[in-house]
Amino acid sequence: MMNSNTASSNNGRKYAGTDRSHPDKYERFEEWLRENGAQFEMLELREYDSPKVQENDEAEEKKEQVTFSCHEQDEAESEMRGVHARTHLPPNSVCMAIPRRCLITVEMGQDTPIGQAILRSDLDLDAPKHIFLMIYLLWDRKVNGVNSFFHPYYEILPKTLSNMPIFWSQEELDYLKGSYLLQQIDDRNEAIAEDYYAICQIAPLAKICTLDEFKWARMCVCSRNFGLQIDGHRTSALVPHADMLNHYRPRETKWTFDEERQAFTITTLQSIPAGAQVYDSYGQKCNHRFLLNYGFAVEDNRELDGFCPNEVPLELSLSPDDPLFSQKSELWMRGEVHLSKITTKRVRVCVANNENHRLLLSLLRAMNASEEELQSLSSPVTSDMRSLFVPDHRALSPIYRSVRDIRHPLSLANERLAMLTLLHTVSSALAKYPTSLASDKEDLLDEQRYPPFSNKRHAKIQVRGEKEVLHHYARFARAALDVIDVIEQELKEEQQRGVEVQLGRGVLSEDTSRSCGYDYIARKMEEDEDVLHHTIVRYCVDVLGSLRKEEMRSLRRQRALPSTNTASPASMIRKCDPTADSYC
Ligand SMILES: C[S@@+](CC[C@H](N)C(=O)[O-])C[C@H]1O[C@@H](n2cnc3c(N)ncnc32)[C@H](O)[C@@H]1O
Repeated sequence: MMNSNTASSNNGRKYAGTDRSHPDKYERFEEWLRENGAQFEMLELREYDSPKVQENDEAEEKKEQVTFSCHEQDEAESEMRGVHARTHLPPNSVCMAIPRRCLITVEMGQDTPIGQAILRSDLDLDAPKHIFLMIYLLWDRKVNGVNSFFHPYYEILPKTLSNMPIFWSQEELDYLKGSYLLQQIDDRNEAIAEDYYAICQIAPLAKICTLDEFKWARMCVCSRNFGLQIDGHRTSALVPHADMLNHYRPRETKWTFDEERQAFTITTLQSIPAGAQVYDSYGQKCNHRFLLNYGFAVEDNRELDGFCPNEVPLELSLSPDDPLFSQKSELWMRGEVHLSKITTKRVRVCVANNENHRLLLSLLRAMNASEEELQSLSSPVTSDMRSLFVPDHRALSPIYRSVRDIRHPLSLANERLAMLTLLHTVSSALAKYPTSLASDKEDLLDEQRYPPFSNKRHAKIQVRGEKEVLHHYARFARAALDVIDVIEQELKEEQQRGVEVQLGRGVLSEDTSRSCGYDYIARKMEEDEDVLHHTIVRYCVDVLGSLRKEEMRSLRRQRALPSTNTASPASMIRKCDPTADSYC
């Protein structure tokens, strides 16, 4: 128990003593919590070894610059801690309760002089949600130092956050070569600096922290805050001890602010054996968000149902020299604020994310549409085409709804061009990486060179995930192009059949079961579920199948018309530039 001589009391808060002879900072921290009514007797904090990767001098130098401590520099210490069960935890047990007085909330940051100045200003900050927690942390540490009520908490906060990519050395950033994350790291660094200098203009922020300390606070808050409802009011808070739980999915615990207890609580959702680590789920996220905001990437970022939330942004461009530029950009912007000069658009693609998947297809179709197709968008939709707009059972977000409602310039020829553009886009993205997906997978088997929890390993996991998504879309486009080839061959044969009929040479029977025919291929695709991802199968069967049906029907209608009809069925089969096939 803590020596009562070293504790003082204010507003019910018990202040921890600052006696440096006290055993260790973790004990001081736990005592402080207990003195203030926290309950966590079924849990214990553990410190793990830091990953050992050989780093060059430059990396070491960089890390020293960002070390942030409220007093003297401790020796290099592990920043990787976790919470373990002391005893067996049955399901539905409240294993942690942290009283309200131990929480740092947004409102506390707003009450500081700098918080007040920010509230009075009209600054448009990059992190408006986090800024007041950051300000409280920085202000309290500077102004109250070791006398702060929260001092025992500050002592256990990680000092360098050297796993956060914004603090990586150039050597570490090089592990991400080719990744879009590099741009996001630059953007994040820039946005933090902009916030810092903007606040410096309206308040004495420079008196309480340097830019590096401000960055440290941003990442500390970003990786440790909880979004809560307190007194019916949405807020964010830093919750000592609860922020020591590491991430794991599927979730094994849940947390809330319990109004009755006036405490933040963590409850088990399942039984957790004695000694096991107690995890919290930080949500279903793409690895780039885990890495950028928390400084780690999940090895196998896959949900129980097999869904993988990893995503990659694809950048598509419209040429301003395209004579159809304005109609196409109009299509791109449908359902959104109109921007007249839009030339590029980014869509985040994730394997089997239906919303972005449809958005991607709609952008690709608009990019490649012919004048006729763009004009035909005002004509009525046929029943077959209507089926292409039917949504699946997922809840629809507004963007998805707007994509679904948009009429697409749909034709087999346009699908071919869309798939060629897709293949070209993903091939260009893949070409930016210095290593292949196969070699990344092999590298990750080597735990000597890529030690668990090291920045080097996390970077590798991130780029591997990006390439997996890109390869999925390459497979998608290739499979679709193969199927389009088969359909176009069948349409040609159907057209030939029409010519034969008109010449009175009899009708060749249609053999739908032949091994290279569309029906056979579609059936095989549906049967061999594991060979191609279901989104690829659905596209080839539903979208391409409907287009095939529509174009076949149209050819037959043409055939039934009197011979004075001048519209050639062949005009429907607009072949694309054969040189573009080199992408395949
Ligand atoms: C809320 S804190 C958890 C406590 C933290 N381990 C500590 O020692 O202070 C979040 C940080 O823990 C680490 N972390 C959490 N889950 C992780 C995981 N699954 N793999 C690797 N690091 C993880 C990351 O550094 C992250 O920024």
